[in-house]
Amino acid sequence: MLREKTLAVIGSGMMGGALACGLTQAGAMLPENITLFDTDQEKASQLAAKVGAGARVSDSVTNAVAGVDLILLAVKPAVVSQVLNSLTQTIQPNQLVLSIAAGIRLDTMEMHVAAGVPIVRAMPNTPCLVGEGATAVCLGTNATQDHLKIALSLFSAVGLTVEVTERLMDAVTGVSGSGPAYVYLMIEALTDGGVKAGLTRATARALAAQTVMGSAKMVLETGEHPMQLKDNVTTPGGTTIAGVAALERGGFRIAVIDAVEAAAKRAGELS
Ligand SMILES: NC(=O)C1=CN([C@@H]2O[C@H](COP(=O)(O)OP(=O)(O)OC[C@H]3O[C@@H](n4cnc5c(N)ncnc54)[C@H](O)[C@@H]3O)[C@@H](O)[C@H]2O)C=CC1
Ligand SMILES: O=C(O)[C@@H]1CCC=N1
Repeated sequence: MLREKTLAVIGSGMMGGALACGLTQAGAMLPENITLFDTDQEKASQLAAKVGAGARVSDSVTNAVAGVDLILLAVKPAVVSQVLNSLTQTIQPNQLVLSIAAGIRLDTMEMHVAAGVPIVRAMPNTPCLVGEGATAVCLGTNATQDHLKIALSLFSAVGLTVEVTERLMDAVTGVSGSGPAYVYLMIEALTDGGVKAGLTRATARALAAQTVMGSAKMVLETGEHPMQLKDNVTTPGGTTIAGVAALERGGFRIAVIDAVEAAAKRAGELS
């Protein structure tokens, strides 16, 4: 279904790039069905080369969007309204707008498009680039179950996808939208710990990243509670409980909870 669709990606930055490349790498979309636009044309051209042979670069946002099936807004939240305003006459109700902008509400976006234009708001994350993204979607006033199916098939091609009510989108942003950054801090810190204990940086980084991936897979595939999985690692009087106690002393869990809360709050402020 998705392979026949045409897509305009507005914004060729981190996330527009992760999605466009992730979708073609997964074989979910054809490069020749993807048109890229960025105010920085050089960036769009560089991305087109990564997306694959046949990916197009447009010289204007209007040309990029005219007549395509799907329009992905991957610009910073502060310019979403301005971009939609410039496209009010162009975007038609038979097209679907997908916005990934943090904090920008559906009702705000609906004010800038013509009557009847369907919008889906989504919060993906950068691991979409490698097919392991986590995305939440919610539907605007004019979006139907068919639009939901399209949005789910698009984001599911590059990872896990859930539907939530819009009031939970800021919470999603705090957990999975921003979450990769927290995990990278964890991987970097694990690596530094390994280096401090005598490993080469390359070996420590590989072990740290694989440990994070394997642990996440255990949570997703065994269905066991994370605390049970933690208990399975901690031998009485052993090494792990010594490490866990050090993390607790450092306020690890509350630091992560605070990070999610701060990011969710910031997402709310962006609207
Ligand atoms: N980076 C991330 O992990 C995630 C970002 N998002 C959302 O994705 C959106 C994009 O974020 P990033 O890719 O990180 O930003 P970015 O700064 O890497 O990319 C934004 C791109 O938009 C271009 N741009 C600026 N004004 C434009 C205009 N008027 N028309 C077309 N292109 C224009 C810029 O040149 C830039 O290449 C944001 O709204 C953000 O909230 C959502 C989930 C995760
Ligand atoms: O930091 C940001 O604002 C964006 C939204 C979610 C991840 N990155």
